[in-house]
Amino acid sequence: MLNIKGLNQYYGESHTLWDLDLTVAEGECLCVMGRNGVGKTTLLKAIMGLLPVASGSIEFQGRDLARKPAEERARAGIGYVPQGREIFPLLTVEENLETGLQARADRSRKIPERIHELFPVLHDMRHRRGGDLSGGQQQQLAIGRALALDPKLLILDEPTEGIQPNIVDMIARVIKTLNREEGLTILLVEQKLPFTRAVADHFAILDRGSKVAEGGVNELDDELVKKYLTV
Ligand SMILES: Nc1ncnc2c1ncn2[C@@H]1O[C@H](COP(=O)(O)OP(=O)(O)OP(=O)(O)O)[C@@H](O)[C@H]1O
Repeated sequence: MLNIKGLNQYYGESHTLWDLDLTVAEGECLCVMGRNGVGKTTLLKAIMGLLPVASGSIEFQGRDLARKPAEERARAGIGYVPQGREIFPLLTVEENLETGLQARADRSRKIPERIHELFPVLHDMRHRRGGDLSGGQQQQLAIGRALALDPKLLILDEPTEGIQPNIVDMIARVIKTLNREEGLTILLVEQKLPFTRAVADHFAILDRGSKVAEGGVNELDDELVKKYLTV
């Protein structure tokens, strides 16, 4: 479904992603891991078109999007939950969800009922401003907004960062339901091992902008964890 080949990215003179190859198969949940600063967020932003790349291809459903604008990538069916959530603090919950509708291929202007079934708090708080929500509620809103475009691929950047444990469990359940029962393909960046083991079926580890390991989550052993993930 998503096929990245030979991706190179620079911040000025600083070479951040090095000849990166990554494949996300249809229906899988792939977790990208690695220590702070290895390039995980940069990779997701490059996929979304929020950062230019120097070379390489980003093929999504057979179409190279590497030089297409961000809007076109969203319209192709890629939903994105950014690190830090980036919800609009002055817009209401409902208005935040509506911003996700803009990239829908079918141009529907109605927030899908499914989002409120998955996250009832977003219905209860629909007239409240985004900025008044707790961190966990904002994370649910950010996921809901990404789902509003009816994505074929959902990308999440550290969805558990700064979130209380009961909401982390709930987000894990939602990701599993979307992936395993509804067949949504998922690519996420996550540092918390128990969360990764609970939701993902495959992993890829980055180190200094290169992919250094990949496999099924059951192959994520202590040696890899010690070498590439513990600080
Ligand atoms: N806007 C920027 N300008 C210059 N350098 C940047 C910029 N954003 C990130 N970097 C650098 O690029 C490297 C990769 O950063 P990135 O945020 O992709 O890493 P990460 O693996 O997502 O880390 P974290 O887990 O801390 O979010 C780091 O060395 C970072 O300092």
